Amino acid sequence: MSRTRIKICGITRREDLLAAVAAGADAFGLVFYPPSPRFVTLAAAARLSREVSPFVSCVGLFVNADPAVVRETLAAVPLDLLQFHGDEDAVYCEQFGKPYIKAARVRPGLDLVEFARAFTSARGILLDAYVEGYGGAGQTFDWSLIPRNLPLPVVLSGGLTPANVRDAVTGLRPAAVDVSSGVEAAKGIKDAGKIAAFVAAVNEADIQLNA
Ligand SMILES: O=C(O)c1ccccc1N[C@@H]1O[C@H](COP(=O)(O)O)[C@@H](O)[C@H]1O
Repeated sequence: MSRTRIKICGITRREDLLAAVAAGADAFGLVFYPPSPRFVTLAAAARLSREVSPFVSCVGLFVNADPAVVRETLAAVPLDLLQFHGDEDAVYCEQFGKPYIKAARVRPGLDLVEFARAFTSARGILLDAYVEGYGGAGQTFDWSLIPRNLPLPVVLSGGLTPANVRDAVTGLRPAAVDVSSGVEAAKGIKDAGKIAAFVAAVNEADIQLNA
C-alpha cells in the first residue's frame, strides 16, 4: 500500500510537536524565517528536535537566508531535510550537502516542469500558492495548474485543511502533503484536534486510493 507522507509545519511548542507525532505525522517543520509568526530561535529549535523519535524527520524552512545562517542552524539543530521557500537557485540549495526540497510558488504562467528541471538534485518540489510573504498564508491555488509529468516527487501545500486534504490526495496523488495554517488555533499555535483530523483524512484518502 502506498502512503502519502505528512509534514506538519511551523511547530513552535513541544505539545504541538508531540500531538503531530502522536497523530502519525512523518515530519515536522521548523521555520527559520524571522518575519514569520512561526519563527523559532536556534535554542528552541534544538530543544524541539530532541523531543522526537528517530523516524520522524525534522525539516528546516528557510527563505532567501544568508548561507552562513543556514550553516549556523545546521550546526545547532539536527535537521534531516532543508526546505527552501524563497527565490534560491539550485547552486544555492546544493551548497549545504544536505537533502532538500524546493518550493515553487504557483501562479498562472509559471512553467512548473521547467522549474522542476532546474532542481534535479532536490528530493521533491513543494507546490504552494503564490502569496506575499512567501508562504504560510493558508491560501490554496488552482490545482489544475499542476502538470501530471513533473520530474520530481510533489509535496502539495498551500491552504490544506482537514476538510480539503482528502480530495487533494485522491485527486492529485502527491508524494506528500504539508500543512501549517490549516491545523492551527492561532498563528504558530497548533490545534491537536485539527492535526488528528488532518492525518485521519490523509489516511482515509490513502485507503480509498489503495482499495
Ligand atoms: O509557515 C510560515 O510562516 C512560512 C513562512 C514563509 C514561507 C513558508 C512558510 N510556510 C510554508 O508555507 C506553506 C503553506 O502553508 P499553509 O498551510 O498554507 O499555512 C507550507 O509549505 C509551509 O511549510
